Amino acid sequence: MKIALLGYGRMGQTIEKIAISRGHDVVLKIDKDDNDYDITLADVAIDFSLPSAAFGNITNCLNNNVPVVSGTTGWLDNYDKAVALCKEKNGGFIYASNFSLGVNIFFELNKTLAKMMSNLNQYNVTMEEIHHTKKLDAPSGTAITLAEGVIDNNNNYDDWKLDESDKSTRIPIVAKRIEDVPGTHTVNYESEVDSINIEHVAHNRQGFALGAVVAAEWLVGKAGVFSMNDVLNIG
Ligand SMILES: NC(=O)C1=CN([C@@H]2O[C@H](COP(=O)(O)OP(=O)(O)OC[C@H]3O[C@@H](n4cnc5c(N)ncnc54)[C@H](OP(=O)(O)O)[C@@H]3O)[C@@H](O)[C@H]2O)C=CC1
Ligand SMILES: O=C(O)C1=N[C@H](C(=O)O)C[C@H](O)C1
Repeated sequence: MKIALLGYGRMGQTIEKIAISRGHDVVLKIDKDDNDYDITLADVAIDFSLPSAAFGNITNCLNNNVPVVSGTTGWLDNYDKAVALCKEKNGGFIYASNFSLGVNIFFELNKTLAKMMSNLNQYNVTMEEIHHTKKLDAPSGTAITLAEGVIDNNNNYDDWKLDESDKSTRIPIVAKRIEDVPGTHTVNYESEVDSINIEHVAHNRQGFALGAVVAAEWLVGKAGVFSMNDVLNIG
């Protein structure tokens, strides 16, 4: 498969190694200053760029009939427009806030726990995410997906908020930035008598990168807007 990497930073470079090890060719490596390139050289594009760049990259792919996998976080105000364009062009598109197998299992565990806690008002949920100091967005896309998983499955919550919550129905998410941490997410249920925590700790970026390449392999030849649950057949 010929792959275009839209964003050749920490993730783009990790994805390149995994893509080559799986027999693919990386035909384009695009960064900020690379404005003039032919995306149709690729069978599929993988976008791990910047919140400000992702929507333009995705639009360019869909307008040129190149299926696109995006892992960039912090651009979701434009997600519905990307979905509409994908449908109009009969293209292929997958966004995931987290492509690792472990986090996608963790997302399902979080939803199940949220359902179990729905009638147990003595527990209050909070979330914490820890990432490296270069991360541009907060809270992380993964923390937002976890919060949405609780909101959709637990009657006690209807929104989330970064830092302190001003309302008992809004899940507080604390975002910490510590040198070199690839990504740690914790969901905590606290009562007067005990605590229940579930946690996912990424040891490096390889799980994210492998998931993105697997998603790209799966997407080629398909039309529609998909999620990692479709790729992994879970959920
Ligand atoms: N969904 C998931 O599983 C994961 C998602 N992420 C997300 O992926 C994104 C990238 O993360 P990471 O690799 O760590 O970030 P980096 O900052 O290391 O890489 C981003 C790259 O994008 C480049 N870039 C800037 N503008 C454009 C543009 N218009 N088109 C293409 N590339 C551009 C930057 O180039 P330059 O340096 O020249 O500006 C940089 O090389 C983030 O949003 C992060 O949250 C990260 C890990 C996993
Ligand atoms: O920026 C990162 O590094 C990561 N971003 C994603 C997010 O915002 O959830 C996924 C992962 O946690 C690493």
